[in-house]
Amino acid sequence: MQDAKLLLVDDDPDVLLAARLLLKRHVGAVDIEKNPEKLPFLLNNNRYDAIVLDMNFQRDVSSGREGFAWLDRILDIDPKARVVLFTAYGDVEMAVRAIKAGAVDFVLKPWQNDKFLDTIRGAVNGKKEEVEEREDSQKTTRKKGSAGSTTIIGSAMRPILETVEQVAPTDANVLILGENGTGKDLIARAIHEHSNRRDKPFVSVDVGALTESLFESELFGHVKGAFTDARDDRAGRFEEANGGTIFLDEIGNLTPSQQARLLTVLQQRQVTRVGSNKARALDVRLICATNADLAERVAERGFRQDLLYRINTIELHLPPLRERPSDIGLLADYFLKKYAKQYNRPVSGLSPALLAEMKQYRWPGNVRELQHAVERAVILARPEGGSGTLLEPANFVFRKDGNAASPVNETLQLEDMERQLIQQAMQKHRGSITDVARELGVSRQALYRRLEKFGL
Ligand SMILES: Nc1ncnc2c1ncn2[C@@H]1O[C@H](COP(=O)(O)OP(=O)(O)OP(=O)(O)O)[C@@H](O)[C@H]1O
Repeated sequence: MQDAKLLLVDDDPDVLLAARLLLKRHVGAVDIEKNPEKLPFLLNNNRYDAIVLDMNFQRDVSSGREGFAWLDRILDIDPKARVVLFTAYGDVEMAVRAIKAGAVDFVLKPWQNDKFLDTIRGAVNGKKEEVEEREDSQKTTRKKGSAGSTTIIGSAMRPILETVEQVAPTDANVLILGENGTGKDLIARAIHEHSNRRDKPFVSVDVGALTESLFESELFGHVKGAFTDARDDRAGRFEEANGGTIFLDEIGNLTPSQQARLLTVLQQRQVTRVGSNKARALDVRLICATNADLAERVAERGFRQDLLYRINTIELHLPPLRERPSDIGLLADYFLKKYAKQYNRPVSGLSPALLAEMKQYRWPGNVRELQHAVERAVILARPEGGSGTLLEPANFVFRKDGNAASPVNETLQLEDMERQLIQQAMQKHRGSITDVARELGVSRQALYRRLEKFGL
């Protein structure tokens, strides 16, 4: 590292001095700066191989907000800058967020000298590799990857993908059912990409999140003056999707009047903007998704049967991850490679012990939870002896707060476990039925029934 140049930014002069003392023995030049306001000037007048930036400046002691703002600023000035963050308070969550925001690594204060040096070495070497890569790529024309196409992993997904390929070219309405995080959005996009509409818009709307008053204008548009905030004519999401596909997510959450409005539009195949009386013809492929049991909702009269029949010409059921244990290893491996590359971490695989634990875990958040857990473990993994590291159970936090499922305890009966899960989620979300239902991947009605059953 003797030819490298570093910049250290921290408002604590003692930290700056101690870090400089350590680094000067190994690095060619070390600049120090107390005031982050000087960053733009320093970056415009120097070429640094790495910048070590504190996350917690005195004005805003522990939230790291100021550190994130400076990180953004540095990356605006030099998108290739290699920023290593100092994070204190043992806050690894902040470190994970920082790396997602574009830092290359982090050092926890108080630091251990050898780890600090390793981190700086990694950052500086990464910079060199990047420069070499850039020079190489100037000599050769880079091959374009199949950008934008969705990768769907898992042997249990194969029959679903076969159906996707069969139904995609037809204009049949598709209803995708599955718990949160099972891949409904991914499958909806895959249907669109395999359809003849692939060059036309794919418009995704979380209808469950639309308030009663926004629902109509968002979906069907409005004309100027239709209501107080309607300052201009605006097309709705259906019109935006014309010629292509509209994906209505969380369809199970629609109120009766929203269901009625939607049904009319689907029956007539035309929309009328709020405040207008001119109907516009629609040519839209409809895909809907929900984590609710719609048949059950129909039986309870919470969802219109005629609307269900209109949207479920083809029904796809995505199984929860715990019911496809063979996919857990495949998905974990896929995300591990993806994030190891993205964050430049020398992680080569999962240890057999970790894989066994992962297969026991219930994954209430399904693939999304697995993806985030692997991403976090990769970011936090520390190389052992420089070679590729295997992730171990110790690297893995299933749910940091421990409120959701912990790995399955075989002695627990299924019902006990269900009760425990619901109790934990209720505590975590302070009794919010919507949030708990979402986390556990059940409809609100199903959650109410279980609360009653368990006397919670
Ligand atoms: N089979 C799979 N292969 C690769 N990635 C997957 C797979 N299934 C899901 N994912 C990833 O998991 C995450 C969650 O998937 P997605 O958003 O499609 O789930 P969802 O069922 O629509 O969730 P929600 O009900 O919360 O809207 C996404 O990042 C998606 O890319």
